[in-house]
Parts: sequence; C-alpha cells; structure tokens
Amino acid sequence: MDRISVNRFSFRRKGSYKKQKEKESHQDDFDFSKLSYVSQEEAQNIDKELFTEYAFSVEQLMELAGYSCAVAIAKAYPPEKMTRDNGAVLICCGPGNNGGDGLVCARHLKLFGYKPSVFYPKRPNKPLFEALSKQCEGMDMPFLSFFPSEAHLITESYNLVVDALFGFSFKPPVRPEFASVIETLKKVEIPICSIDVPSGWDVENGDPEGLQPDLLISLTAPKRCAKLFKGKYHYLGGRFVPRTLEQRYELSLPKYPGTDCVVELKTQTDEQCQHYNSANESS
Ligand SMILES: NC(=O)C1=CN([C@@H]2O[C@H](COP(=O)(O)OP(=O)(O)OC[C@H]3O[C@@H](n4cnc5c(N)ncnc54)[C@H](O)[C@@H]3O)[C@@H](O)[C@H]2O)[C@@H](O)CC1
Ligand SMILES: [K+]
Repeated sequence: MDRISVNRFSFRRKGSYKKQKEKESHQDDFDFSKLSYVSQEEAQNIDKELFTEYAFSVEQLMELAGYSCAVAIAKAYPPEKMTRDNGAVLICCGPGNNGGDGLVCARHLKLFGYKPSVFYPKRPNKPLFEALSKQCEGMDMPFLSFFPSEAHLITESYNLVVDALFGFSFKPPVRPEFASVIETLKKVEIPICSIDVPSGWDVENGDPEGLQPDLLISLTAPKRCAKLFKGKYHYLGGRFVPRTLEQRYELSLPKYPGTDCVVELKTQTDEQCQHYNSANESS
C-alpha cells in the first residue's frame, strides 16, 4: 500500500471510530431510565397533531418513517452480510399506515442493495397506497400472491423479514385474515424487524406469546409495549417531531447524532422488564 492509500485507509478507520464514539456519547449523555414510552392514545394524538396543527401530510411523514426503518435495518443487517439469494428480504405490509411505512422501507432497501419481495394482501383503495405499490412494482419488486404456508420456506428463502403489518392503532386479538401470517412469522428462524410495534402486540401491554422481533424501530417515541422488547436492536426513527410538540408531550428522548435519521436505544434488561411488569400489575 502506498503512503496516500495508507493515509486514506487510516483516515477511514479514524472516521468510523469517531462515528462510533459519537454514537456512544449520544447514548451516554442520555439517562435511559427517563426514556418516554407513550400510550396508544398519546401516539394517536401526536400523530393527529402533526397533520392538523403542524400541517404535515401523511406522504411526507411516511417517507421519513419508512426511510428511517430502512436505514436502521441496514445498520443492523448490512446488505453485504446477507447470505441468501442476493440479499432477498420479505416485507409484510398490513392494511394501515404501518403497511405504508413498509412499502417505503422496501423501496429504500432496494436502493440500498437488498432484494425485497412484498406481501401486501389487503391494499387500501387510496391513491397514496396505490402510488407506493406502483413505485415498488416499477422497481421490479415481486408482490407475493399468497403467504408461504410453512415457516421454513421463509427461513430458507430470505435473509430477514420486515414486519409492517400493524402499528399503534392495532387492537388485539388479531383477526382471522392475519392470524395465520402472525403464527407463521413466530416460527421463522431469520431476524424479524418490526416497524413501530411488533405486530399482534397490545400497544401498551405487549404479548409474551406473540412475535419476538430481533429489531424494533420505534417511530416518533417508543410505545409502552417497547418496554417488553427483548430483541437485539432497538432504534428510534422518524426524525420529524418539532421541538414544541416534543415539549408539550414531555417526551424524553435521546438526541439524534448529527444528521442521522435514527438513534439506537438501549434495550431493557430482563430485570428492568420484570420491574416494569410488577409495577404494572400493582397499579
Ligand atoms: N406519527 C407517526 O409516528 C407516524 C406514524 N406512521 C405509521 O402509522 C402507523 C399507524 O397507522 P394506522 O393508524 O393507519 O394504523 P395501523 O397501521 O397500526 O393499523 C390499522 C389497520 O389495522 C387494522 N387492524 C386493527 N386491529 C386489527 C386486528 N385486531 N386484526 C386485524 N386488523 C386490525 C385496521 O382495520 C386498520 O386497517 C404507525 O404505527 C406508524 O407505523 C407513519 O406512517 C407516519 C407518521
Ligand atoms: K409492525
């Protein structure tokens, strides 16, 4: 290696070291015992205010939300580390806005070098979702006409699954049309990446028998059920909440590093989860 390449190489190494330290210092500055976990009603009210008081459009926020999900996934499971079928990933999209985030995420994952296939069985008859589907189809993304009946078929064909079935408006129990999808996903042996809420979980109380994702991207703020998340990676994404709104809802959240659209959150230890469970039982 000549001197210039050595210097470039050490510069790159120093750069990534600096980035890692920046990430750690953002985490160290923040007291995770004070991290906000919002109720279902708070999540829906914040969402409503973003559209009414702050005049955002759904398209705008969905684009930022879905993009941040793709970035979080690429940080945890980089495309170059995928071993099966040129980075094949399965994106499962539900009938609401969580499903829309999934379609945006799929589009960005494709641009990042993955090979997404989409399962989207219940498409709302609205221009936004039609456009998002068309964008994915135009990028040569296959849409599955049926869900693989056996979990092992998913495990063998894909590198990871993006769970964009239900978000903060979900009310258990899962209705029959999606029950078998959730049951199959519970058995797959590749990482599950859940957008906003692990699908099928009660937004506040979770579901100990439900899906156990490896990665969770909480959008805007973690929902109460995220206290029970035991997977490997927990990110906060959706960097679009104005400071004034954050203050009004007294949201205590770590700062996003620099210009990043996601920040990694510390996952709860088993001890913290038990503490939370017993506090919940006694209240
Ligand atoms: N403010 C934010 O943080 C933003 C949130 N967005 C996303 O929007 C999501 C919320 O979207 P929505 O309010 O549309 O709701 P969801 O996408 O959470 O789900 C609503 C859909 O699920 C169906 N559903 C509810 N309970 C069910 C059950 N038990 N069985 C089967 N189907 C059921 C409903 O009929 C409805 O079609 C968030 O979780 C997030 O992913 C982003 O798109 C934009 C900004
Ligand atoms: K989800």
